[in-house]
Formats: sequence, C-alpha cells, structure tokens
Amino acid sequence: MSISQHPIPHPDANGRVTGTHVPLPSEIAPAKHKGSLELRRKQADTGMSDQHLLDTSGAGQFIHTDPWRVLRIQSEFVEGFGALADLGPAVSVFGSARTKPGTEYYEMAVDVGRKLAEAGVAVITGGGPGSMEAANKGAVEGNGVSVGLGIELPFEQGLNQWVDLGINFRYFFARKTMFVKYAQGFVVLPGGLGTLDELFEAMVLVQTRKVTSFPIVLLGVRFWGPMLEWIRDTLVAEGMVSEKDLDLIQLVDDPADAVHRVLHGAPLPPTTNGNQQRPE
Ligand SMILES: C/C(=C\CNc1ncnc2c1ncn2[C@@H]1O[C@H](COP(=O)(O)O)[C@@H](O)[C@H]1O)CO
Repeated sequence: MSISQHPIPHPDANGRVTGTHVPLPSEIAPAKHKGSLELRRKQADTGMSDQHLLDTSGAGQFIHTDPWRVLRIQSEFVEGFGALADLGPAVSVFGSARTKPGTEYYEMAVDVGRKLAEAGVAVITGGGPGSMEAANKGAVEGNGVSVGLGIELPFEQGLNQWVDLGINFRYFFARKTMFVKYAQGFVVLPGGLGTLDELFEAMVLVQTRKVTSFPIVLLGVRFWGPMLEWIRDTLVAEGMVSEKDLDLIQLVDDPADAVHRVLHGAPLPPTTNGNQQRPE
C-alpha cells in the first residue's frame, strides 16, 4: 500500500489553475519515504522509527498513537483466539449486569448456565455481575466450563467469582468477536443497552449471513414480547426488515426450552400428553 499527499494539479497553458495555488517545481518538497508512506513538508518531520524507539524524551507518548493501538488490538485477538481455540462446544449467555441473586432473571440465568454445563457445553458470558455472574455460577454448579470475557470500563468491577477461564478486553469489538466466534448460539436474558447491543449485533450477523446456523434464543416472554411486537408491527410493517428476519430469533419462557433450542435449533419435543418435555 502506498499513501501519499494529494496529487498536485497541473497548470493550464498560461501556467494557472483557477482557485488553486500551484507550487512551482522549485517549491515541490522532496518526499521522505518511511516504509509504505511517502511524506513531504511538515509530514516528513516526524523523525525516524529507530529514533522514536531509542530516544527517551517524551517517553510514554507513543502508547497513545494509533499504530500502537493497532498492536494492542491485534494482541487482544491473538490472546482471545489462543485462549479459546480448544474450548469445544459453547454458548454465549447475555443479560443485565444489574440483576440481583434471588430475583427471577438471576435465577433463570443460573438455570441456563447449569443446563448448558450439564449438556457438556461451555458457558461464555461478559464476566461481569448480574445475569453474567448467574450464568457463570450455573456453569460451575453444573460442573462445566465457565468463561468470562470481561471489558475494561470506567466503573470496572473485575471478573465475577464464578469465572474459571477469564480474559479481560480493552476493546468491545475484539471481545464481541469472541462471543460469536466461539459459540454455537446465543441465549439472551432480559437486559439493558449492553444486552441489546449484543443481541442486535448477533441478529445482523445472522441476517447478513456472516454467521450461519446460529440460533438466538430470547428468554423472558413478558420482557422481550413488546420488542418483538414493535419489530413486527413497525419494522416489518414499514418494510425496514423482512418478515422472515423474525425467524432469526426464538422467544421462550423456560430455561430448559431455551437450552434445547440453542443446542438443537428447535423447541423441546412434546410429551405424549401434548406438553413440552421437562428434562431434569
Ligand atoms: C453496570 C455495572 C457493571 C458493569 N460491568 C460489566 N462487566 C462486563 N460486561 C458488562 C458490564 N456491563 C455491561 N456489560 C455487557 O453488556 C451486557 C449487559 O449490559 P446491560 O446494559 O446491563 O444489559 C452484558 O452481557 C455484558 O457483555 C454495575 O452493576
């Protein structure tokens, strides 16, 4: 790749270019080449790489530069891929950071985590408090693999105590890649903006076929029902999404059903009396 300054406009037969100052050949500064970059004038006065490396004046400033950030971002992907490559089958579980032990949604998340673990499936969460902690707790109680992908936040609390394999991320987008790349599907419990962000990103990835065969199961009919109605009555009705995009998500009230659907892409089979099976 080559990056250079804008090409210099050519003057007309009279030596003029309307509205533009055309430098005379004597004004055209020689280019300095730095790797794939070609730099002139002030852009060329940025010093040499080895000078930056060895010169200690202003030490520390370089870590605030974008090229340095690229290396950090790269290292987050490398560490994440390395730590999770051998995870085996896994499901990512999302939900509010604010639910408290003993509440309906917290206990639902414990149940989901435990059932996934009992099915031999690792549980991946955001590693934080609330429903994340609950799903990790369930995974440990079910004797499974409990993974937490934490994120550095201003009001950081650290990984919850039920995370057995934890990775801390600085960048949301690197962390989000791991949630999708190492999971067979998502179970999404009630939550706020963070949960909605994770849910809608997954829906877009499935809708645009960036990921295939990826069940997304919403748990909590009372909570998610109105959102699905809005999608149907407004987004579909106004042609913003197609009717079949609604098939991307399944809505259930029972953790056992959610686990079955996320693992098998289908509802729990009915029993002979017509009710859904209720596995232990
Ligand atoms: C809000 C509080 C702590 C925040 N700590 C978090 N740690 C890890 N992951 C988080 C945290 N907050 C949000 N997330 C991510 O978003 C989802 C939950 O967000 P919501 O807005 O609460 O729905 C969750 O799945 C995480 O991935 C102090 O209580």
